[in-house]
Amino acid sequence: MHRSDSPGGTAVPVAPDATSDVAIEAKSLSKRFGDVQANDAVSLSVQGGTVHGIVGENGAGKSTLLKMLFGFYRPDGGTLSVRGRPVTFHSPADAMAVGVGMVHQHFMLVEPFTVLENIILGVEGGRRLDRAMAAARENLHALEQRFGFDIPLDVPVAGLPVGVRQRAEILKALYRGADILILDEPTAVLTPQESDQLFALIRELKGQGKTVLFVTHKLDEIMAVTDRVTVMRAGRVVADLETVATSADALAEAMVGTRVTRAVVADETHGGAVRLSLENVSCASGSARGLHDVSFDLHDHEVLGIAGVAGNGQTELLEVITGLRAVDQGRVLFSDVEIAGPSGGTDPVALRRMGMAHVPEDRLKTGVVESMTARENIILGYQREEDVSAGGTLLKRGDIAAMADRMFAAQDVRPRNPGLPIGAFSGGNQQKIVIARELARQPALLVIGQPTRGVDIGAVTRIHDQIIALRNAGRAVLVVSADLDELIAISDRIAVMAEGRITGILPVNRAEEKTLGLMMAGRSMETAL
Ligand SMILES: Nc1ncnc2c1ncn2[C@@H]1O[C@H](COP(=O)(O)OP(=O)(O)OP(=O)(O)O)[C@@H](O)[C@H]1O
Repeated sequence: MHRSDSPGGTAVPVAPDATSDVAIEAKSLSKRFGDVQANDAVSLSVQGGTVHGIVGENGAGKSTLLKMLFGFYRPDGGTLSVRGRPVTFHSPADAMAVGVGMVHQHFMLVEPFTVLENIILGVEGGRRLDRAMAAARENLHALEQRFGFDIPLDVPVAGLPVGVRQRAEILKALYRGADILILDEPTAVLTPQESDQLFALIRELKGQGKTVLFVTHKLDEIMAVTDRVTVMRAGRVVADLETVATSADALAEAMVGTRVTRAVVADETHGGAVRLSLENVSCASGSARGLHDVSFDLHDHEVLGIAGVAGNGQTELLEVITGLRAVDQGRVLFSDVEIAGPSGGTDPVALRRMGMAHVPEDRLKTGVVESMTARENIILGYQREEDVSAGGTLLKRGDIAAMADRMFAAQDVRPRNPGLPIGAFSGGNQQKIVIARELARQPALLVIGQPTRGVDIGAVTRIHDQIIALRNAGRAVLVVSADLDELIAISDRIAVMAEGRITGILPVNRAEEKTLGLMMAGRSMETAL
């Protein structure tokens, strides 16, 4: 059998019985960045036609391993083989040439181009473009039929939801002949529904002999779709198990070395004075839905969770509250002061001064400046405050360094070196740094989007503990999350959004997942309960 879905690259023979073969094997791979041994003699063997999961704490070395398997990084030592043949990858093109494809955490698609243009980009060969396009379209339709895809090929990528973009990336890898598909935290950016669709596709790929290797922090996902799982800790493989022979609890323990337990529970106090109030707020939002007539109060000593399928107004809600988006109708009050209304609003710097902290949903876009060090990033937005600068101009470098050391210890950021550029930290560790910055000043109101996206279970517990501790200290917290389990774990009340409106607000003891799911689909609270 030969790969038939490769458009032009070298056809690589696939072993007749793919399920009994090792698709990709790493032996003793090592990779060091400065002082950090990101991978230390890592060995991994992935059977053909199986789904293999990789789990581990933030910074354990998972992304580094995947990037070596895909030719993005050259290992310092160790060997790699694909279907039993030794390979040395000098670039991702070498990996693709032997049927290894990868979908990164941050998609690599060119936004103004259509899906079709993105897919053929770089592989058109010497043919005339119109013929290449027509041939590609035919090939893609065949692939779509075979694997049950349904992607609009002629729509610019910029207008597509995240889940569809991800499927476009997978289709692109398949079109380029991938037999072994590597996915780096594929569900981190997906809604629960999109994750289910992805798992259906992964099962389909496996059913047709493809091999899938993926990283996740969600152990339920490992239990649901993988055949085998490898656990990494501090750059090494600490366990390699058949999924049926393990459990989510056992994996959690293997990852962190000790059992993960919650330290902080919400006290019995229910709410205090109104800290934040939205009164009939509406705003338009380009092609997105915007907000329609949104009203609620958030009290001191309360965590209000906002649930909803991504794209139903949650992002606009965060922006309106934090001074990043104008309000067309209605008004927003913070500590009894009007901070947004049709006649204008308070800017984010002034809001910080008033005691509002903001952890944005997309930390890379708006939470950090990648080229700056972690130490510089922890004063971003606060650089004129007295504790970090004299007279708002001269930075107090010694105090900032001490503050950074304290924050790194409190959040267990690894590596423990605030002098590194923020881009040198793994995704989960970047999130810990942003959260440390925003919590450092004990804000009166914390507004936080996707608090634990991409962070490992140890850090999830720590972040949840900190949110509840802030609430127990009498502060108000607004949390937007795509993860219902998370909202149920930390909220006092949960508001559900659908199509830019609030469909209902429930106390957490009445907020069952099924009820929330129905309300997220637009059902009113009365009919959903
Ligand atoms: N380009 C780089 N430069 C410097 N250090 C790096 C670089 N890439 C990774 N590291 C370091 O190597 C270690 C492993 O990082 P890696 O991204 O592989 O972890 P991870 O397990 O994927 O983490 P996460 O779950 O948070 O994404 C970390 O300590 C990280 O700071």
